[in-house]
Amino acid sequence: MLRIAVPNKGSLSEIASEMLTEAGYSGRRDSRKLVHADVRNDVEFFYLRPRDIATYVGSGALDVGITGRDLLLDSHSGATEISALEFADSTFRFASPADGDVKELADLHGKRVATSYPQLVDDFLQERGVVATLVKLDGAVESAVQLGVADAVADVVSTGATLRAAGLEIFGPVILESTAILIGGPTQHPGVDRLLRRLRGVLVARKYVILDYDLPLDRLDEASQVAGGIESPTVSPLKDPNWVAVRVMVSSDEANEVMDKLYDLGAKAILVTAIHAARL
Ligand SMILES: Nc1ncnc2c1ncn2[C@@H]1O[C@H](COP(=O)(O)OP(=O)(O)OP(=O)(O)O)[C@@H](O)[C@H]1O
Ligand SMILES: O=P(O)(O)OC[C@H]1O[C@H](OP(=O)(O)OP(=O)(O)O)[C@H](O)[C@@H]1O
Ligand SMILES: [Mg+2]
Repeated sequence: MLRIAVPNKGSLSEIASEMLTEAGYSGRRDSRKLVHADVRNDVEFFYLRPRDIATYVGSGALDVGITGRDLLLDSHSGATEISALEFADSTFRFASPADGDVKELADLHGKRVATSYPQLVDDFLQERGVVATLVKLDGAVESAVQLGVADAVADVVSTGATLRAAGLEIFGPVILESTAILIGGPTQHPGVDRLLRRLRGVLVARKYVILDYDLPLDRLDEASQVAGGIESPTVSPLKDPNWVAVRVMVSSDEANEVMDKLYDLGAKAILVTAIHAARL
């Protein structure tokens, strides 16, 4: 049985559980349950704090887990990234008061930096030869400067709204581009490939739609230039020999633009359908 660590709280938990459901796994029904076996799919889910997941996977106690890249690097657990999962994107940045004297990385020399990710920040500063004092906080790090326990912070930034509300401004280089990831441990369980294929299927299903349309046969080459599909478009005959029916996968972001172009080429009855699951 493949043993999978899933975040039980925070920014990752809801989407991670949704992805697993879309990938065909059964999840826990009671949010107080910490373990759930999906016997049919031969997997067992362990609902854990996002910060602890790399520790369990790195030690080999669990086979794989869903966590954040920032949490993995901060853990020094020996777990490794298997694949990005394309949600919970953020950057990890330094920030300081807009009107203060800490404006660039070198200004951090001898200063206090508050963070919930001390290992990640320490590694970054050491590599660049900056000696600062790290102040470890559990969360709400943005308040540390105002409350006088630090001169700057290093934290997760998504929209930047939390920083702005605390009167802070980003400075210095990007510490890390983070995202939700699947991580693995010292030995690769044979069931990991199937899990990964299913999760990638969910990502494809979210990213693409199916376009169906009717087209005059003599415009087929031009239409294939507009939307070529994964391999090549599926083309079926219509009763009228001058027309064909075409089916193609396109990126959902581009669907409307592609529909406009196909319409201009003379396509009719252009339909968009969502994909529920996929294996490419
Ligand atoms: N606002 C956000 N946007 C995108 N990703 C985020 C955001 N906040 C946190 N994350 C990411 O989510 C992961 C877990 O962080 P999260 O804040 O959910 O955990 P936590 O701080 O331990 O929990 P909590 O905030 O509930 O106490 C990290 O990888 C982090 O980068
Ligand atoms: O750039 P923003 O869109 O404002 O998001 C970033 C904020 O989100 C997270 O906070 P969270 O809600 O997890 O609280 P925490 O700081 O207590 O972990 C993170 O720690 C930042 O504070
Ligand atoms: Mg948080």
